[in-house]
Amino acid sequence: MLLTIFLALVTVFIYAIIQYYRYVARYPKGPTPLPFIGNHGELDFVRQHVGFERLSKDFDGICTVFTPSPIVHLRDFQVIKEAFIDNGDDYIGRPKNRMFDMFEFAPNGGVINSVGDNWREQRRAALSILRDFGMGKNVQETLVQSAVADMLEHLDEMKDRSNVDLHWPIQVMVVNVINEIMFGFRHKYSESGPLLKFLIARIFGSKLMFVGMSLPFLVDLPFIGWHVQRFIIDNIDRAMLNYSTDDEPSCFAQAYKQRMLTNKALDEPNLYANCSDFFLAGVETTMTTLRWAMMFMAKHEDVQARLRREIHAVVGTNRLPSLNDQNNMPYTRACVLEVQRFGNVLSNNVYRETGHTIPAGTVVNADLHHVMAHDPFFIDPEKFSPERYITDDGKSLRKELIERTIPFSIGKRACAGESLAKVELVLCLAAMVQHYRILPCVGAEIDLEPIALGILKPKDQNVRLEKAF
Ligand code: HEM
Repeated sequence: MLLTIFLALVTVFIYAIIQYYRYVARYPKGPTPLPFIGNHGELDFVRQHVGFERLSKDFDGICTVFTPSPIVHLRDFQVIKEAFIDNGDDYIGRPKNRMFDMFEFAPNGGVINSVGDNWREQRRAALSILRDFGMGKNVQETLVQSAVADMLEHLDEMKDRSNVDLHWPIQVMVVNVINEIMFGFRHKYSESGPLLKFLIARIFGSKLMFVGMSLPFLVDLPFIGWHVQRFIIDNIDRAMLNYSTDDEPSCFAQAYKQRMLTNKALDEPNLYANCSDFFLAGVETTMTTLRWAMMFMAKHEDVQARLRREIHAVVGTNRLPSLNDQNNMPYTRACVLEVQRFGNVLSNNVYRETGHTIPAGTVVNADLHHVMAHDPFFIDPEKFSPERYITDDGKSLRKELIERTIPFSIGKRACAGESLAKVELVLCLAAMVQHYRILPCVGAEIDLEPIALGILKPKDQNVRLEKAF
């Protein structure tokens, strides 16, 4: 009897194993997973891009990692392009991740995590409103310049600049840009209390986020997303104070409210979800990239000196750099590209969900880290070298490298704030280097090893600022 039970169990076990590897065979090849746990034992939960890199190294172009559910990694630029651009419509889904529900005000609401018709409608409406407010154009250039000017004024007022934490001034600058666009007002450095209480940085920078992803029921705990939602609600309430839809809107929230009168797809929960999405997506990424920029400048004083020579020659010191100046500043543009390539803040992109070529519903990830850190077009990719982008005549940028520098991802679902972020990055970096020499504190060395938790961030470390003119 015991023998029969044992043989039956062994048979069921062998059958289950065969079924499991049949299921595995439906996906593109990758490191062999173990039943039930997949490749879990070999993942690196903190430095995810390092774990994926190690697991995928023997598989060119495309590879599946089981976590334990399958994630198909697109690792080669041409493969990503073929999927996200040539077959764009097959890759516009997003897998459901309950952790992100805490930022949403409606099921399938907003832009980042929504899918289907609502995603299309919300993205179209949001981008159209942002274009009306000059996204990527001169109106926003003026706004960014003035937020940068506030930041410089704040730094200028410091009595001692030998040990400065740039994290906070950069955060206020970046928050002020997006805050003014979304809600029509900005924070003063001296009165930034609500920002201090706002927990995005802590949520994105904390292991709690990853605990939440693994244990999604935590999202239902009332206090988890409350701070984020409260912050957005308070800001929208302030934007709507005394606003009537007969008035000309002066910010995103008011414009969205006005469009709700004529577009049925726009409603109150999606207004909140959109404001939450654009605020969250726009702050942490841009701020972290600028923090990396400051660290790279402090570490590579030769790069910084060359950058300053170009800025002082083209812009001088009496006004702030503008977007038009870029035409005459190839090295500045090269520095921004190299900061984004090397900093690689969203190394794992935001996961997509596929339609056909791979089984429907599979999670797909464009491995931005692999392209920007290992594509053979980047010679000596582990070196921080803006020079790589400059053509031999020193005047223009190398198109084939720009094409492969994809921190915003590509295709129909690529970053919706790319043009704004680019304005912020170039104007803030150029203005900082124009005004200050950014140096390590006396006796300290800049440590470029990232803290990797979803977003690759630099370690908190202070710098010494010296006036540059
Ligand atoms: C340096 C700064 C930034 C980086 C590196 C970045 C990167 C990204 C990436 C990689 C994605 C995922 C794209 C995909 O699914 O393939 C994304 C999505 C998105 N980003 Fe950004 N982003 C930045 C700044 C911004 C800013 C300033 C805003 C808002 C004004 C913004 C708004 C969004 C939105 C709304 C989405 C979701 C798009 C969708 O699902 O349709 N981002 N971003």
